[in-house]
Amino acid sequence: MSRLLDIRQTTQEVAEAITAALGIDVEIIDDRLTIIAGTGRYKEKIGQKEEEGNVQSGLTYSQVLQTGEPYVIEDAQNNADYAALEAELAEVCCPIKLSGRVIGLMGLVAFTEQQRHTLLCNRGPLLTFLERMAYLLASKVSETKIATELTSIVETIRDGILAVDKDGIITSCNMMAERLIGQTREQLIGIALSKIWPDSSFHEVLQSGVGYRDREEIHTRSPLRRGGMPLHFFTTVMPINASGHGASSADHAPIGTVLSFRDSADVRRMVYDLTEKEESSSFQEIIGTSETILRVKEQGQKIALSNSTVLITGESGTGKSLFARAIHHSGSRKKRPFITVNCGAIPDALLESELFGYEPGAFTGASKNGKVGKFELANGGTIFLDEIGDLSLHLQVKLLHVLQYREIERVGSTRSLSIDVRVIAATNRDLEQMITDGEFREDLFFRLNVIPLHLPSLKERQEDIPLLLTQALARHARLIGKEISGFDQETMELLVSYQWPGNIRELENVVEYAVNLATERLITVDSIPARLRRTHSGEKETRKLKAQLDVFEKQIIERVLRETGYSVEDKVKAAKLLGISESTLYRRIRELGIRARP
Ligand SMILES: Nc1ncnc2c1ncn2[C@@H]1O[C@H](COP(=O)(O)OP(=O)(O)OP(=O)(O)O)[C@@H](O)[C@H]1O
Repeated sequence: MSRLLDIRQTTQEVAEAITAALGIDVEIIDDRLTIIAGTGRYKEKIGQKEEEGNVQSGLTYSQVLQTGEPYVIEDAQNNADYAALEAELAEVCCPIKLSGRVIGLMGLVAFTEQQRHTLLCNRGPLLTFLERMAYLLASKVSETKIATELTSIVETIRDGILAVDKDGIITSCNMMAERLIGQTREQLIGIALSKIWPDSSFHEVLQSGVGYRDREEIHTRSPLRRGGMPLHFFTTVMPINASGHGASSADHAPIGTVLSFRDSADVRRMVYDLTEKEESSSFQEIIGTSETILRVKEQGQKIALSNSTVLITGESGTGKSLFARAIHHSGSRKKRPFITVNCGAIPDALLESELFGYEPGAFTGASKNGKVGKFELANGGTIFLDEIGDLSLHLQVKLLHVLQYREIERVGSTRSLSIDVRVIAATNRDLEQMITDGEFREDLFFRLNVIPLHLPSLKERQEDIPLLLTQALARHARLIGKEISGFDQETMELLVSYQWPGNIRELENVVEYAVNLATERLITVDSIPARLRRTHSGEKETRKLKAQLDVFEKQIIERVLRETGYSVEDKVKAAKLLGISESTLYRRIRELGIRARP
């Protein structure tokens, strides 16, 4: 779009001012030869292309647009280079330039001898006058362009922006401010900011001239709270000084302030996206086709649909974290944060502030900006409290409060913040035994155990081991870039019969180890950690000894039966001689395949 068109109104005013001063018709034309403004006989041609009205003049104007040089036609009717319209006697044309580029021109045309006289007698001062007018128009275009660009920047910014004058009255705002505050521009402009944000410190900046950045402001007293929830923003306030610079000046009080603010939930989401994001996971990734694991997966899928607290129990490495993530990512909160806190890995003294956050300067060494806790970060989503059995009794009380009242209190604060967080806790410890031993609060246990989910150990679902082994092998072989097709029979038997005290985590580690060591396409026992091989050969030895004892036992029973005979009474005697009960004798005869008759 032509730039002169943006300031059509001003252009017309300038044309009319020139005509009023000189009594000569004026046309103002943009760089596409469209008449933007005009007086006298040009007024009705506004909006038309110059070529349509005056081909010759159009061509001449085109030259001015190209060269940027003004020209004067003294005798239009007798100028060979200028085919004037019948009535044109003289013309002065001056370019309008912005940053060295011609964006249009002004043409003054004399149709009477008197007008021609005015044009030609004042040629010098007239051209200077026209150049000034052209400069004015160009400045206006430039201003309008900057203002339009600034407005669109301010409107597209993701922060709310408010400008406030020295009396604390809102003078302008952007679209985001309307959205975050929940009021329209018309409602906001003209009111005192302290009316809607009584808890803000912006007035300090008006007095001191010193701004502040990213300060957390919670407007508990704001009349615009939504559903009783305080407005919660991270706000930057900068002074506006008369010089137009934002920096403070000791000599002059600010003439106003600019506030930019962001919703705390957006800040939390951004921090989460940048730092905390966990890999997502779904129930499809949970491997296993045994009835046991299929039942637990089905249970997990149902749990995902609710918002209730879940307590996942199971031995170490059975997939408690995996299930917690799958529950979160299959539920309605999947687009919101999933925050994990390992209660066993953080010293008790730090865990409280990690979970609940702290106020600025709450304790020695605390950051002066305070800190947002994991519960706040998880707001709207899920918090996964792993190793919950390791939580100290002191923090158990605090967690119980959160679960009961759905609100948290930062360390060093007396203010409660409402939160909407789904809690999933997990432990491999026996919480009921811990309750008996006075190590875990019974009331907290009941609050956590709303939906219990127990994960089976690997030895309870031995039939899943081959599948887990094969999938882990494929993954690690791909990662390392080795071509390994499987396990040889002996190794597979060894791995399936192993007890896996560390469950799937141990299984994955063993496979990773084996893939690293393997030199053949099939994994052999040589690539299996020595402790597994030892356990296996120990089991083999045990089996050998048992077999020898069976042979020996069979020989003794057969000898005694040959001596006593095979009738019912004889077997009573034989049991007595052998020092075992009659039922044991009958069972061993059956198990060892001993002849029961002569
Ligand atoms: N059913 C499964 N299918 C595939 N991988 C699994 C399965 N269960 C667990 N895993 C994998 O085993 C490893 C251990 O799982 P996870 O950390 O979830 O166990 P955990 O019970 O939380 O352990 P801990 O009690 O020690 O914290 C992870 O790498 C996980 O991806």
